[in-house]
Amino acid sequence: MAQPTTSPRQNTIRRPVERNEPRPRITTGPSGSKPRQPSFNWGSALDRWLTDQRSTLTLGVLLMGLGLGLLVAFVSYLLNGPADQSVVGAAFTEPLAESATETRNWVGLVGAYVAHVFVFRWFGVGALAIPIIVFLAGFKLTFGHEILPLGRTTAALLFMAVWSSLMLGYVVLVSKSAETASVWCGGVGYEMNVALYGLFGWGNLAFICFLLFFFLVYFIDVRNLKMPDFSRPSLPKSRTRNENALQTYEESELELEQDEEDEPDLSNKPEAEHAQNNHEIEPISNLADDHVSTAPEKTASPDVIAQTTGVTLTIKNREAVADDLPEEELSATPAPTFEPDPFEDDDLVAVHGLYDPTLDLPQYQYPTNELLTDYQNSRKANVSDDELTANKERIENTLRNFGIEIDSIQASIGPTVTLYEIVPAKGVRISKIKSLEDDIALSLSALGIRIIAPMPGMGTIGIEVPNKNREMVSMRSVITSDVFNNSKFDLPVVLGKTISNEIYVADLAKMPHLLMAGATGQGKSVGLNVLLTSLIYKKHPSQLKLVLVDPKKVELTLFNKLERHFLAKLPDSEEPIITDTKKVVNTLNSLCIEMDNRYNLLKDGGCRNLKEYNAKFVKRRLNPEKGHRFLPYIVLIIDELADLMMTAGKEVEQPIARLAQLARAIGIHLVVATQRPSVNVITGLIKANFPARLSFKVTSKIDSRTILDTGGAEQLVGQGDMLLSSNSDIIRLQCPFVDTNEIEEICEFVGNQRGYDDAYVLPEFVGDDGGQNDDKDVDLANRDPMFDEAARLIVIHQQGSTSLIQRKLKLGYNRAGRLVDQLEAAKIVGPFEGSKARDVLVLDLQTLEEMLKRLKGE
Ligand SMILES: Nc1ncnc2c1ncn2[C@@H]1O[C@H](COP(=O)(O)OP(=O)(O)OP(=O)(O)O)[C@@H](O)[C@H]1O
Repeated sequence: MAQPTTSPRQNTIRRPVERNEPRPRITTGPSGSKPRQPSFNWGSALDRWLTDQRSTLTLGVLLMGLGLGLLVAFVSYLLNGPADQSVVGAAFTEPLAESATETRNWVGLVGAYVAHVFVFRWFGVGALAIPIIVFLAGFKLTFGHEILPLGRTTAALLFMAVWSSLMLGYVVLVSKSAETASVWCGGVGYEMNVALYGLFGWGNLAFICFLLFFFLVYFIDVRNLKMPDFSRPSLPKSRTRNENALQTYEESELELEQDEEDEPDLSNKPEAEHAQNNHEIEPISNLADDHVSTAPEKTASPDVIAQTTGVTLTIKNREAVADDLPEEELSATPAPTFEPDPFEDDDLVAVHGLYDPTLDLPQYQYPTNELLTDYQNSRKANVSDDELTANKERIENTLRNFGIEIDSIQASIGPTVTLYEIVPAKGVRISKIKSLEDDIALSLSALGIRIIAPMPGMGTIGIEVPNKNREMVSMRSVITSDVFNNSKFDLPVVLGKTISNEIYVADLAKMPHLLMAGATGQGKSVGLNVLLTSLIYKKHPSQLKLVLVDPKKVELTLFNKLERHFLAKLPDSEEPIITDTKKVVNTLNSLCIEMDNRYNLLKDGGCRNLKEYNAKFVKRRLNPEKGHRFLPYIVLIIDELADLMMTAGKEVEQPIARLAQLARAIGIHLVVATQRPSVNVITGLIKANFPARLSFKVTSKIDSRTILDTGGAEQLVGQGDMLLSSNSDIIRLQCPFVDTNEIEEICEFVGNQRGYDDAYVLPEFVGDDGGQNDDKDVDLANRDPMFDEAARLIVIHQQGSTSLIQRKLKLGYNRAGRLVDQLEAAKIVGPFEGSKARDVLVLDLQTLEEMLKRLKGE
């Protein structure tokens, strides 16, 4: 593909590396573990039907009813056996109505017939196992949890059905009571004993007993039975209700794991494997990895699972981990304890296996690739050789006109722009080329020329020229890519394609927060949707919660459907997507409380960050009774910061800055977008705490400097063309495109599945006005005794602030707040206005004294 040139200076134009051009269309599941079917199939339709909450409820209730019906029929048959046997026998020769009236079975002729098959022909009394299994399965489908571990109970009951049939068959045979008692052992047990008796005689009994022994050895797994070890404290004998609940909870998890192994799973396999993969525990040293890389990542080391190794690693890497507890928290962090906690018992993992949070919603299916539109053939970057040569010559000529000689040019065609890399002749100053940026752009008569002088890490200068026909990077093409599928990042987000057509995946967890800017219509909303889609495709609802703030009230509404899967909200709020400024302030403060709570949990657990903490919880080394729980990542998305900063200023700025400063270690990550990257929106405080920044096209160089600390974003060409600044590197990327109807389909797919009962509830926060101002019912007849003094204070200072009252009158916050409410009701101060102090409506003391007299009725 190399383009030979005739230039005496051996200028060459080279075609881009083709490795990422149209990939073989093998679509893979989110985990990349198994190939997916490329188009609609009945299997997935059935899967979808089975995971629909309505279907599972219907099926569950049906199975429970069937189980009870069978149980009644079997018991009835065992009691009325001989009478019904003849009825069943005659049912095929005599009129049905007649047989039906004669049957003694409590579930009629059908009950008698089914019971006849299961009880008489097959397992005898052991057949009772069948209705119990059916009932348990129905219960699990209906209520989403188990009264008894389903997989193990099924295995045990089926074994007992066969074994009891054999054992009773033996007794019936040797006691020669087949005439009267064969209903108790069923046909299977009796016939097998007849066959075996001829071979082994009395040895039959030994064989049957050995079967039981064999089953118990494997079923109980005798390797886990240890002699009591008196050197370590054991769990207290009498268990509290909580402990019982905990035990049941763990058993049910263990059982669900068994289910996946034992039974054909309703959820499709790739996703199930995916869930498992998420629990591979990466060596802690991985935490210090660069947050952006498309290089193959390290895989989990099984060694880390070992409890002792885990502790060693934790300590060894104490200094190495960058995203840890801040210093002041650190000093308060107790060193990991080595005293055995009763809960820290190896046996818990040996017996119950690792804790798997995805079993909260075991049948959850990750969204499929088919939900995304296949734009494969629509738009491809198409840069002709003529265009390349023409641009190259123009660059050369322009530079020559300004007295700059070059040694060589190479071109790489990206999805949106082509990068011409220039090696200048010896002695040419780079700043000279940079200063000619506008002139070169003019001569190439294209918008969006960006000059990178020098190219980082190379002795060349880059000139990016937009392609006449640009490529649209579809969401589907990046979601199905190996880079994304095989990514082991904690919060992988696929941000687009680089200039060399490589798919760029970043780890939001390591960014650890992202500031996004872009003038209206340049692709910001699409960018946010891409980010959310990436996370939803990779994360199970138990591992990720989203807090969505949308002051514009339109952009994120589609995600409403994810309420019971991925969204988090304040306890009292109805809408999971936050649009009201006052609620935003409360939510941000609530997240600060969640952050503090999480720090406390981490300290208590002797862990330095969320990953360590969750790894420890997964290994069942943190006691849920002490408040420990699996902590999902929380991603806060704010769609328009400008609106919030205008209405609530500091009240929004401070919690955002606090979260951005401290929340990285405890798994809360912020993505904040704005149309107006001006300094009063992206303040120094916010900017300082957002090391990763992304800019779509902005309207001026000043805006570009505000967001990226350098120009360039004003030169972008729109439609998802963007610059990402992280670790002081700037990369140009083409954002993938995802349409609203694709988002709608994804949200519908997820939303229609069984979810949690409600959104993830954030801690309660009662703020400055605690939302009370809206509907407060202030009774001025019952004024606070300090009312007059507070009113005078406010009027003297002409400042309607709660903290003034608190300070000067030495009152608590709540009382001062109530006083301000009363002052508002008396029209002495105006209503709450975000960060601003309230207006004082009374201008002098004389007017105030008259008002106070009136209030007292004088
Ligand atoms: N990555 C992309 N690839 C192709 N086209 C895109 C891309 N992103 C955006 N566009 C086009 O640009 C249009 C505007 O994008 P978008 O709605 O994201 O802008 P915005 O910056 O959010 O605007 P606003 O701030 O007014 O909501 C889209 O409808 C789409 O046609």
